[in-house]
Amino acid sequence: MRTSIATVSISGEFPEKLAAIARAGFTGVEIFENDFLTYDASPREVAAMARDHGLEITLFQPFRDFEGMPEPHRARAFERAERKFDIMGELGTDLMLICSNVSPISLGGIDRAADDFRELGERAAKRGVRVGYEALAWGRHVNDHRDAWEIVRRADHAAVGLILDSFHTLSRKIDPDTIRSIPGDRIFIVQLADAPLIDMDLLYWSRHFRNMPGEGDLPVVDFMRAVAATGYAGPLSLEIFNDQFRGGSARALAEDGHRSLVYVMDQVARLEPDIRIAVPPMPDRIHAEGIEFVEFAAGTEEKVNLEALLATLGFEKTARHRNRDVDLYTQGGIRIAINTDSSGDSFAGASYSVHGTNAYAFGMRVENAEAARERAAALGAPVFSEPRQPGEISVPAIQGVGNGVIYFLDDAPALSAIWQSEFEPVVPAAPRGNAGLTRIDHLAQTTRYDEMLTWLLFYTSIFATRRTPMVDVVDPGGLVRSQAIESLPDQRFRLTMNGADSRKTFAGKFLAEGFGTSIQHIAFATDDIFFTARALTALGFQALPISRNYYDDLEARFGLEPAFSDRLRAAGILYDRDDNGEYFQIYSRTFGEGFFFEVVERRGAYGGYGAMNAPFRIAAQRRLLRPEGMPKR
Ligand SMILES: O=C(O)c1ccc(O)c(O)c1
Ligand SMILES: [Mg+2]
Repeated sequence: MRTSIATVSISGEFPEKLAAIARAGFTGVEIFENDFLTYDASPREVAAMARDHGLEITLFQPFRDFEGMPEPHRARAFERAERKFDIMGELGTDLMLICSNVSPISLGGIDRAADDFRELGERAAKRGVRVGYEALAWGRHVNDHRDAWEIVRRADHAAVGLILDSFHTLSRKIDPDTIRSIPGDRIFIVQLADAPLIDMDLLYWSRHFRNMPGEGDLPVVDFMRAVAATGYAGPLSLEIFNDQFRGGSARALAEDGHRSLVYVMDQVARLEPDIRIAVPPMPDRIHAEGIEFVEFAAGTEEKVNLEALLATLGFEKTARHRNRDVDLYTQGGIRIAINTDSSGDSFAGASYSVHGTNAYAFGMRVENAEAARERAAALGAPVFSEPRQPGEISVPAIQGVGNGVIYFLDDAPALSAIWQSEFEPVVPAAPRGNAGLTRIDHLAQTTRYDEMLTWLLFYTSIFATRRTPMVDVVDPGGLVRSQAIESLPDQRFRLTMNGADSRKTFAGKFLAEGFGTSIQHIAFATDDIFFTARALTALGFQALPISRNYYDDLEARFGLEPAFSDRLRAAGILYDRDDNGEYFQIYSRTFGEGFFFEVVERRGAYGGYGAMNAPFRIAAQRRLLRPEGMPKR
């Protein structure tokens, strides 16, 4: 599979871009003319730099306002093209992109444009180069790939071909299946980009909001299926204009880009088995069946506090690791591990020294743990392992958000034995009764807003999941954007990603003070929130105090019976409802630098996460954060 990316797609100076592109695994690069005009190097030097990185220059672009010009502009356009052919010779690339004319003085007419291209094809062939024609979605006369193809067809010259760009086709809602009838060898290169669905001017949308395939809402897979069906076997090139990416990390963007191409092509290859593009084989998207455990790295003093908090949530210490300083706390189907191993060579110890006490790892239940690791690795996720002692089980794992670890567990005896073989049961001194918590409903991970797309792509490309629409959560310190990832078809795995822009928000503060640790809260499920609320009180649990205003508003919003809202208020329960069911939430107070637990009950098929309640939760958490001496309530 030949992969390429336009230099405009990522941040940095020219050398940094090329290094990041090569490092991420691309085989080629599109040179965007402006990128190298503003960089002080000759085309030959740029060619040498690309060669040094092992990168083929797949395309030189863009050449604007060529076809259908009246004289004398027409003659000048040909002269300009000849000058660009000189540069191409020095760059060592044989393909130039010509985008459809946007000039108000350009004359329409399919045959006029075809005649211009035939003549240009003649000139290009003499120079040993080729030209490809791309319909810009906002082109003056040509803004549809079908018209561009008709012009290329009528130009009827071997050095003139078509360039397809998913954004231009899909932004105009042109049926991508119209591509299927184009001969694959007449398509000179394919550019891919996705974008979030926003109703705005096409040019503005294209120049500022494109993102990597799989990060947006356009049917890029359908587009690419149609391209694959033509027999096209050339490079797949990303061309992403995005304001946020221009200031992002070149390395991370290049990695996301490469992952997005591999992910798209994996889907395409499964749906179009006859394609001529060689797609790396890997297991299909992994069904995430739930969260088997969460592990904290902790210092010995904080462990005491965390243990105490877990005890008020009804957890009992039930086992201890045979070789390591790891204790296991359980309730229902939930396992929480606390790792205080501070030896220099343990990852938990290293995580503690960087982030302080934090939930640095979780275990995901899957059908085949080895397949999960294999797919993740094929998509560029870092595989994780650490030295094991004799007799310890090596659990397949990768690293994800905030360098945290994701372990994969399945039912095969080799892995499922881990809790029995590595842990020694501990008999609780005096069993105190649990709180009815059954499983982990979801994890909430916090990240910087500009990393959100990275991590959404990470999860959705490796696992069979969907993204819910993004919601804005208003924090007095700024906006936090939140989006959930849910396993298909059954939502047994749920995770919310929260993107914080500012360290003044509660989430941003957690991120800053935890030096980038990601799991900010763990939500446990109960089947009976009122039973759980009573049990928690008996266990000495202190719920996050929620303002009276909240309950008054709730009553009005949903038309609740006063007796019912009184029950909610007395127990510190938050409430939400959608068309399919109801949602009940209890929050703990915060632990450390903004970590907390949540207990939820979903009734019926409620699908959300109580986003309406988040501002009230944040306000309550902030009140508790006020420095000593300030009024707390
Ligand atoms: O926005 C543009 O002008 C532009 C230029 C070249 C392209 O390939 C493209 O897709 C858009
Ligand atoms: Mg393009």
